Amino acid sequence: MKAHFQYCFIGAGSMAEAIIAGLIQKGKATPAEIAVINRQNNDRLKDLSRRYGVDYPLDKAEAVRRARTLILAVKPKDMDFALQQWGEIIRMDQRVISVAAGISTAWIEQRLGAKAAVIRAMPNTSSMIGCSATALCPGQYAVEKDLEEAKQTFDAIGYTVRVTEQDMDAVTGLSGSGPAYIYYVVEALEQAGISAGLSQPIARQLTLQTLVGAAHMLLETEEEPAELRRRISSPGGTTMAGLETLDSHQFHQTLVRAVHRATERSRELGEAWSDSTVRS
Ligand SMILES: NC(=O)C1=CN([C@@H]2O[C@H](COP(=O)(O)OP(=O)(O)OC[C@H]3O[C@@H](n4cnc5c(N)ncnc54)[C@H](O)[C@@H]3O)[C@@H](O)[C@H]2O)C=CC1
Ligand SMILES: O=C(O)[C@@H]1CCC=N1
Repeated sequence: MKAHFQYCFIGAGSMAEAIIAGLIQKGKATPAEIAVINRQNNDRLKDLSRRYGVDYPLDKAEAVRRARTLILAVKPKDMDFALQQWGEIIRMDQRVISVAAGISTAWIEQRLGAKAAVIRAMPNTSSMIGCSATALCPGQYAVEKDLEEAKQTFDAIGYTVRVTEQDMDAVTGLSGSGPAYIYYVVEALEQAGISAGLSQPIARQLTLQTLVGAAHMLLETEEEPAELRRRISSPGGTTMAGLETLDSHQFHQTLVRAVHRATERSRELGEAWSDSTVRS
C-alpha cells in the first residue's frame, strides 16, 4: 500500500505536539504528510490541525494503514490498549517508533500483527524548538536503514545519540525528564531573585540569560563544568558562599538521587506492563 502520510502519531499529547512542531519547523515533513490520532478527544485533534495544519483523518485505522512511520506517543499505561486497537493492522513494511518511557521494543513487537521494525526513542519536549536530546535503540526486526531513518527524524528536532536498550531507562531519567529539573531550578532562582528584592521581570530575564550563557559556555568552550565553576568562584567571594550553602544541603547528591529515581521509575513503568496479556 502506498504511504499517504510520512508519519502517523498515535497519541496527540504534549510529546506528540513537541515532535510535530519540530518536524514542521525544520521542514522534515510538511503538515499534509503528518496524521495524528488519539483515543477520543476530537477537540484536541482539531486544535493541533488548526495550529500546525496536520491531518486528523476520521477513519483512524486508515490513517494507521497509510503511514510510513507510526509514532507511538501514548502513556505507558495506555500502550497495551493502543496496540490492541492498532497493532494488528501494522504491516512489515511500516516502521514503528515508540517514545514511551519504560516500554521495551520486545514488548511492542509481541503486540504487533507483523514483524515490523520497532525503534525505541527517548526525546524530550525541547523537540518543539528543534533542541531535543534524543536517544534511540533498535528492536530485533529493525535494520540499519530503519535506524538511520529514525535518526534522521530526530536529527531534525535536535541532537540524537544511539544507545543500547538497557541504557534507555537511564536516558529517560536524565534527558527525557531533564528539562523539568532545569525548569525547577529556574523557578527557584527566579523566586530567589524576587525575594532578594528584584522585580519579577528582571529576576526572570537575568535567570534566563544566565542559563543560556552558561549552556553556550559549556558548548562553545568545551571546558569542564567544574573548571568553568572554579573561574567564577573567587576565594572568600559570593559564589563560594552560595556554593557552600548548596553543598551543605547536598544539592549535588540530591540531583543524582533525582535522576536515579526517575531511571528506576522508567524501569518500574516497563515492569508494570510487562505481564499484561500478549497477543497470541
Ligand atoms: N512529556 C514528555 O516530556 C515526554 C514524554 N514521553 C513519553 O511520551 C508518551 C506520551 O506522553 P505525553 O505526550 O506527555 O502524554 P499525554 O497524556 O499528553 O498524551 C497521550 C495521548 O495518547 C492518547 N491515547 C491514549 N490512548 C490511545 C489510544 N488507544 N489510541 C490513540 N491515542 C491514545 C491520548 O488521547 C493523548 O492524546 C509517554 O509514553 C511518555 O512516557 C517521552 C519523552 C518526554
Ligand atoms: O514523566 C514521564 O514519564 C515522561 C517520560 C520522560 C519525560 N516525561
